[in-house]
Amino acid sequence: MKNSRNEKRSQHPNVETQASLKWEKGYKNVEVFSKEHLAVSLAYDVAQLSTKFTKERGAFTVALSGGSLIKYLRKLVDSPYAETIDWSKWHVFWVDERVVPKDNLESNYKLANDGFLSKVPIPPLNVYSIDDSLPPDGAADVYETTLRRLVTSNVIATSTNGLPKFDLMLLGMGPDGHVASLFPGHPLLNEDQKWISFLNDSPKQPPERITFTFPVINASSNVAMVVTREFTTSSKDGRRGRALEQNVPYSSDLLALQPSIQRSQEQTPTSKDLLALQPSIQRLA
Ligand SMILES: O=C1O[C@H](COP(=O)(O)O)[C@@H](O)[C@H](O)[C@H]1O
Repeated sequence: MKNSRNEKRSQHPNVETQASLKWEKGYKNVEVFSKEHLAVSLAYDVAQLSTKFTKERGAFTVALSGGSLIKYLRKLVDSPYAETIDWSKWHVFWVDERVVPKDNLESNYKLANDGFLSKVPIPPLNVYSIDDSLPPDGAADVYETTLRRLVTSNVIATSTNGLPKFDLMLLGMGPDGHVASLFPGHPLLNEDQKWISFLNDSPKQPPERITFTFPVINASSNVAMVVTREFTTSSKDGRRGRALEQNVPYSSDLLALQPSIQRSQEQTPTSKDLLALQPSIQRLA
């Protein structure tokens, strides 16, 4: 069955060519969808990337967020993608994880497993969840060691500056503007040595988490930032004026960015771009 995005595309003779060029040439784009169309479009784009990287590299490395993102992956587990994607080539990671047992309702692994991973035949050994028996610092170290091993064995590609280069990173954005577990104003925003860091003081529960750092997020080949929510900051509290003075997009600007930004290395946003998407951040860029 064709999805509505494909139906729309089929009305335009060159559109499939354009769609594949999109991933070849690299671009940075904002697309706005209804929530239903977002799931359809996201599945289409993820499937395209899966095909491209599986063909080029023999592997497809995807880093997932938790939160609302997972429900927008729902079309990927349906026909035609359930049958056409080569799931055996997928390697799945988490851009951030709450340091809780894997069966805890707060676990990003549990969320992804229940809503997505358990429904597709990705080899269990290709699913890299955290060691939930360790405290945050240990879990972060072990996760970074795992990434380093996979970079060495070329399962994960490497950027020119030696960072892991994930084929696709799927980011959400919290109500305060956080991405991964990088929260506005938190010192971890400045971490530029570690690939994976940890925090014990997340403003959002639970407090103990590990997270990819900005250099790793920015090194990835493609990022889809899936933003579908309202933000807690509002024009009533006067922050909009301050945000505009600082050239920082505010919540209403972010709403206009719904829901996906895709890009590749040729137009790589820097951490400054991502920081600019965090509405209430107080930081000298
Ligand atoms: O705590 C987290 O929140 C963000 C955003 O989640 P959402 O439910 O507001 O979309 C998520 O991206 C992150 O992975 C998660 O740990």
